[in-house]
Amino acid sequence: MTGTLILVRHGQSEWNLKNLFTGWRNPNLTEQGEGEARATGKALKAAGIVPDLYYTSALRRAQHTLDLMLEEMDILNVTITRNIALNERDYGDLSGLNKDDARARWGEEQVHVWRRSYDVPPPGGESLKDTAARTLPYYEAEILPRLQQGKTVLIAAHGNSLRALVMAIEGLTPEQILAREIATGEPTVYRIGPDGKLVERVTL
Ligand SMILES: O=C(O)[C@@H](CO)OP(=O)(O)O
Repeated sequence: MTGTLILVRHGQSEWNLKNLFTGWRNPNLTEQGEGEARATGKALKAAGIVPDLYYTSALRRAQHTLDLMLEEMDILNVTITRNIALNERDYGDLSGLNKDDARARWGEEQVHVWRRSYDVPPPGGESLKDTAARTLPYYEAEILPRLQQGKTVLIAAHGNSLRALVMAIEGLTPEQILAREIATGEPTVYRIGPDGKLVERVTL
């Protein structure tokens, strides 16, 4: 029996729209972002997916995304596990800065390195490697055993915490994962075998 894992990036946030580094800050979803979350909920419902377990981060935009999805899926009686391990990469001193202003100040290349290198952290913040170092142990301890038992698990989280998971699940190199952009509201669905390994990626 295979387990099913659904990864969803939160819908567009106010700071995605304003092009600001967000990290652990707490902007709300935009109207578009709420629509994306609802559309994802509808798509899961249409695909007949009813998760057994629900996980999200300790940040508002991911929690709100999950709430809106549940509303569309007509799922009312659930326990939601919220954990800081699933939070976005902490952007440190860049948090709240406009990405174009940062490029003007530090140069295109340096900002790209902070955003999309594997192990160079932005000042005061986390690299993707640092993010993976908290996200993966949590996944392996709390979520993977449930998938191995054949459960269906929904995770609503963030661009970079999901990158860390996708990298491990698909066995990608740092170069490959950094080239992968996960769109807001986009679901990624995997079947995971009893041995914890990826069986297939499913398109809804
Ligand atoms: O600002 C952020 O927290 C993230 C996700 O929106 O940005 P980036 O894509 O630059 O890693």
